Amino acid sequence: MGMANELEKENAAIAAMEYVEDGMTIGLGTGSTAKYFVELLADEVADGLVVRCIETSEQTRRLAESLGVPLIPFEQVERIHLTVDGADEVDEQGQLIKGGGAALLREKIIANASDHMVVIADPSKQVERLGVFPLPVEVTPFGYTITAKIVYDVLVASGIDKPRVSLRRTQGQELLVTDGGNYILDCHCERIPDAEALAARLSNIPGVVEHGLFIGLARTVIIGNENGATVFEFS
Ligand SMILES: O=C(CO)[C@H](O)[C@H](O)COP(=O)(O)O
Repeated sequence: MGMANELEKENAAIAAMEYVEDGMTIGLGTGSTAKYFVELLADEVADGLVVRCIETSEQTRRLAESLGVPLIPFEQVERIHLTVDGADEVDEQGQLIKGGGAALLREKIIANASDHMVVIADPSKQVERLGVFPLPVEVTPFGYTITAKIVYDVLVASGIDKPRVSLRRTQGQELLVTDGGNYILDCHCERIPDAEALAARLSNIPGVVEHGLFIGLARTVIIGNENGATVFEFS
């Protein structure tokens, strides 16, 4: 990841600030691109902008707290006007793969509960078809080996050629445990023929808590470049 890439991420976040209005409740995404947005928001808060935010991960909670961005407990949120988050892959229909940072469950709950989800990304995230980035599937620890086998069968039944399902580990090789206390299966697909159909099938498996396919959730996708950003709107 060079400097150019960082500039592209930052420019996407700058463009997302256009959607922020005084008085909003805002969902804060997770990851290195979303971090730029939280930092920009913090600058505006310091200058008097009034917003209330809800974080999609413990990592983002710590970041927001350290920068003085006001957070409110999710239980107190009645409406989320805007959520700005990154993505691991974005296709031409605005369908996403998310969860590279293991925060997909809270990210999806918050994106789904938001009036407007804005995705910010650099051009390396744009794909014609989803699937090169391994699809994260969050599963309950109980029965995860059986769930992994069923996930594999569902991938094959969904037209994925020779998928590989691996249990995510930390850099120290321990099993990764999500903020929700679950495990992540990374599904190496290479090519997902029908993301919407696969999403529905994965959601039907007992033991699957959530998966990283975000279908029909992103209304705006902002791709940063070195000079600015390109905005794509989806209905
Ligand atoms: O889905 C995510 C975390 O679960 C992130 O949005 C995704 O991994 C992109 O991260 P980055 O902006 O660092 O590339």
